[in-house]
Amino acid sequence: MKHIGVIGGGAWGTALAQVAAAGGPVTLWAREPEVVEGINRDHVNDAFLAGVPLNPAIRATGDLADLGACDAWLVVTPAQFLGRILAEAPTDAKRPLVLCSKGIEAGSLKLMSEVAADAAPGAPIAVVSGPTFAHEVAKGLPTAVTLACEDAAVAAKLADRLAQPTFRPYAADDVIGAEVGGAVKNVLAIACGAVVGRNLGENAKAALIARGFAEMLRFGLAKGADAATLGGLSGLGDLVLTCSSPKSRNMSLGMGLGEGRRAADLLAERKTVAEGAHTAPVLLAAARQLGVDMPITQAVVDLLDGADIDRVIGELLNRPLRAEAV
Ligand SMILES: NC(=O)c1ccc[n+]([C@@H]2O[C@H](COP(=O)([O-])OP(=O)(O)OC[C@H]3O[C@@H](n4cnc5c(N)ncnc54)[C@H](O)[C@@H]3O)[C@@H](O)[C@H]2O)c1
Ligand SMILES: O=P(O)(O)OC[C@H](O)CO
Repeated sequence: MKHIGVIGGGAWGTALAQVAAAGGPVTLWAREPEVVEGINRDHVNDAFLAGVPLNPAIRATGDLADLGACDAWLVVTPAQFLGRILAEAPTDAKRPLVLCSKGIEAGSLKLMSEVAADAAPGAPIAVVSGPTFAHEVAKGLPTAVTLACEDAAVAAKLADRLAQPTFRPYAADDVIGAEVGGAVKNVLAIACGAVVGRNLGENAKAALIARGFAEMLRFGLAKGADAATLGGLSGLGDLVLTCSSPKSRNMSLGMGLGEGRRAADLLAERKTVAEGAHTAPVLLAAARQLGVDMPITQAVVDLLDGADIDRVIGELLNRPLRAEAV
């Protein structure tokens, strides 16, 4: 496994290209011609990853057909576009697709692995997910991720190809667990941001993270995930990161909501993706279908729909008392 294709030239696709380029050839597909030109000519992605010099060996293209000779593809589009872009990508049933987007598809309620299986029938599917702010990874600051694939040999080959001294993949076989963690933590980070933006204090933030993790567990277990995966890098690890810093697009969106600003205005100001805003209503619909109670997710959906912040907080705190068990 030598030549890596990266599908998506946002912050995370570019950061992953930087990681992969340290170990061999990389071709990155980006939607925006200016991103392709910036990477090829100046070795920067000013649109989505400003301030990080990129490895000059990364070759960018605007034509998905140029990724046809790659040995594996990292798929890093926003979750809602993954199916459409994969349908046009030169994938086949032999070479792995490594899904790096975090979300659930609207309408179908499918996880990214289910969307990818429809678009590329038979292709080995892996997931890379964990605490990974793109800027930090691209600058070579250390982190560790879950690399999940049902085929242990494929997971080991991918881990070998992507591992770097500051990027440490841990192999796993629980694809669903790795996906659920990444999708759900974005929604919980919006809730956490709202707590911070409303100045509700550190205790409230910690309580929200713990009860949010209970929601992640409930939903994940109902989807067939392993609890150990949800308690690992792609679940709890990423939840802690994303609820810790306004560098998170999801947490900063929540902070704006906590300050009483309208979701529509906050989202209109952004060029970058806050996946939790797209995932929240889809996650709630998927949870209802499974009969899983997700009050924090419900609160995020209400806030995104324009509900009054103090009313939403009051409703969350005044639900009937219950046992702590998941
Ligand atoms: N940025 C991070 O730190 C980070 C880390 C881990 C995972 N992720 C995940 O990676 C995925 C991509 O996020 P990102 O941060 O790289 O994106 P980004 O916010 O940096 O960039 C936005 C991306 O959306 C694409 N886009 C916009 N409109 C589109 C359309 N109509 N069709 C197709 N693509 C369109 C742009 O081309 C660009 O690649 C998300 O699921 C995100 O949750 C991001
Ligand atoms: O900036 P966010 O909230 O999209 O989070 C980025 C990554 O998912 C963190 O692992």
